Amino acid sequence: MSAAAGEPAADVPAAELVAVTKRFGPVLANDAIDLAVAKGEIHAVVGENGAGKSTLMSVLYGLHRPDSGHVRREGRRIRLRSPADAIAHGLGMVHQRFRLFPELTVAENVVIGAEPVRRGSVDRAAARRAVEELGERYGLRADPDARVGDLPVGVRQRVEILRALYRGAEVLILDEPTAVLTPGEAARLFEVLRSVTATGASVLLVTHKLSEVLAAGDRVTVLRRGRVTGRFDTARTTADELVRAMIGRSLATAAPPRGRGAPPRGPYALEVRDLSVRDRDGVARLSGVSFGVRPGEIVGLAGVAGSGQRELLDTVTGLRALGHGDSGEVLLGGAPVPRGRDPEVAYVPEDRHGRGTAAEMSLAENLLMGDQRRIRTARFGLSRAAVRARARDLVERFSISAASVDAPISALSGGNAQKAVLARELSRRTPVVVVEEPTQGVDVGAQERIHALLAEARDRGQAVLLQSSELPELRALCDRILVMYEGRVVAEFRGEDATDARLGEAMTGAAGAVR
Ligand SMILES: Nc1ncnc2c1ncn2[C@@H]1O[C@H](COP(=O)(O)OP(=O)(O)OP(=O)(O)O)[C@@H](O)[C@H]1O
Repeated sequence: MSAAAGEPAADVPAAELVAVTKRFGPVLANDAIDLAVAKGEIHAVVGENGAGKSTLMSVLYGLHRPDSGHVRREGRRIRLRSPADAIAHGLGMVHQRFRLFPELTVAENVVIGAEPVRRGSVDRAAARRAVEELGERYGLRADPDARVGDLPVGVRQRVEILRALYRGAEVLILDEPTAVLTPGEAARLFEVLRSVTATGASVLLVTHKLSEVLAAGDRVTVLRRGRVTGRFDTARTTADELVRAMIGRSLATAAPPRGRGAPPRGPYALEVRDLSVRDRDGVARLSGVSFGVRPGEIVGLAGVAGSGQRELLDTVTGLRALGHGDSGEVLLGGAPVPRGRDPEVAYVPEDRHGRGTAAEMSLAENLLMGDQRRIRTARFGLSRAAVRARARDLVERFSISAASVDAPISALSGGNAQKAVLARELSRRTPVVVVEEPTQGVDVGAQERIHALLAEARDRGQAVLLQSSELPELRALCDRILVMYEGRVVAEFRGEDATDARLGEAMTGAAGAVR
C-alpha cells in the first residue's frame, strides 16, 4: 500500500473528474461523476458491464467530451479536445483494444508520433535505446526489434504501456489490463505499476477482478448505472462490500454445479491425435499433442501465454489448416475435420472484437452469424422479423444489456459484447464447443451467469474445451485440466489435484510435474 491511501488529501490530486455527465442518445453513461486520483496511488474503478467506466476514462483521455463537468490536472482545470491534449497534459491510456501497428516493430510502435529525429530522419538507434531504458526502469521487458504482430497479447500490452510512458504519462489509465494476462504476468504487471507509482505517478485501473483491486489498489471507486455508488479504501473494505455497491446484492456463494457422478465415458466428441505443427519459419509450435473431450465434459486448457494454446485452438476450430511439415489429426465425432471452420464446432474466441464480432453489423446480425441456415425460410430467404425475434430471445436469455438489437454491436460494452458471442455460439447446440477466456472483461454478476451457461452446455451433453488464464475458473468448471508447456501437453489434473501450486509448477515446465 502506498502512503497516499489513508492520508488526508493535503496534496492536490494528480487528476480529477468533476461532476462529469455524458450521454449517448437516451443512455446516461456518466451522471455527475466526481473522482479524484491522488499522486502516487493506484486507484481502481469497478462496476458492472455498462456502468460507465470506459466512458469516464475516455472523458479523462480526451476521447469523449463531457456534456457537462470538467477535468482538472494538479488542481487546474484543463480542456481536453483530443487524446493529443490529454497526452500533452501527462495523461496516458492503455486501451482494452490495443492500438498498435502489427507491421511495425516494438520500438517503432513505442515512439510513433513522437519519433526521435537525427539529421532529419527517425533515429532508430535512439528509439531502441529509449525502449530498453524504459524497460529497465520499470521492469517492462520487450525486444525493441520484434514485429508487434508476432507478439503474444501479453507482450503487446507491455508495448502499449511503454508507449504511454515514453510520452511522459504521469497519470496512466489502464482499461482492464490483466484481462489478457496469465496470473504470473498479472503479478509482474502490478510490480511494474508499483514502480510507476513509486516515482510519484498515478494509475487509474479499470478492472473486473476484485481480488486484484484488493491486493494491488490503494483506493477504489464503484460505479453503477453511471453514478458513483461507493468510495473505499482497499485496506478497509471487502470483496462483498464492493460487490454490493456494484450490483446491489451479494453474489450467490455456491459455485456452479460440477459434473455429477462418474466422469463421462465412451467415444470422444473431439479428439486430437499426435498433433505437431510448425510456424511459418519452421519452428515447432505443437509437438505430439494428444487428448480427447467427451460429450458432457469440460476439459480445461491452462498454460502461460504462447505455450501452443493459440495453434492448438486454431487447428481444432479449423481456422488453421494442417500444412507441409505438420502431422497428426483432429477428429470430430471420429471423423477428420474438414477444411475451414466446421459448423459442428462452436467457437468463442478470445478476441471478441476481431474474430468474435463484425463491428459494423447490428447486434441482431451478429447474433445470427454462422446460423443463417436454421432460420432461413424456404421461400423468402432470411426473414428480418425472424432475425430480430431470435436476437431478442437471446438478449433476454443471456441478459445482454443493449439499447436495441438494431444498434451496431460496437456500441455494446465489452462485457455485453462477450455475452452476445457466447449467446450466439452456445445456442447453436453443436456437439463441440471451444471457448477462450470466457469471462475476460466481464463483470462478476455476468461471470456467474456465464459459468452457469457453460455448465448447462456440459449437462446438455456438449463437449467443451475451455482455455482460460483464470485458474479458479478452470477449477470451478473443468472435469479435467490439461497444462500446456512449450507446445506439449505436459500434465493433466482432476478435481482436488488441481491446486495452484501444482498447476503453476506444470505451467512453468518444472520437472516432476510433467506427465
Ligand atoms: N459510443 C457509444 N455509443 C452509444 N452508446 C455507448 C457508447 N459508448 C458507451 N455507450 C453506452 O454507455 C453505457 C456505458 O458504457 P461503458 O462502456 O462506459 O461501460 P463500462 O462500465 O466500461 O462497461 P464494460 O465493463 O462492459 O466495459 C453503456 O450503456 C453503453 O452501451
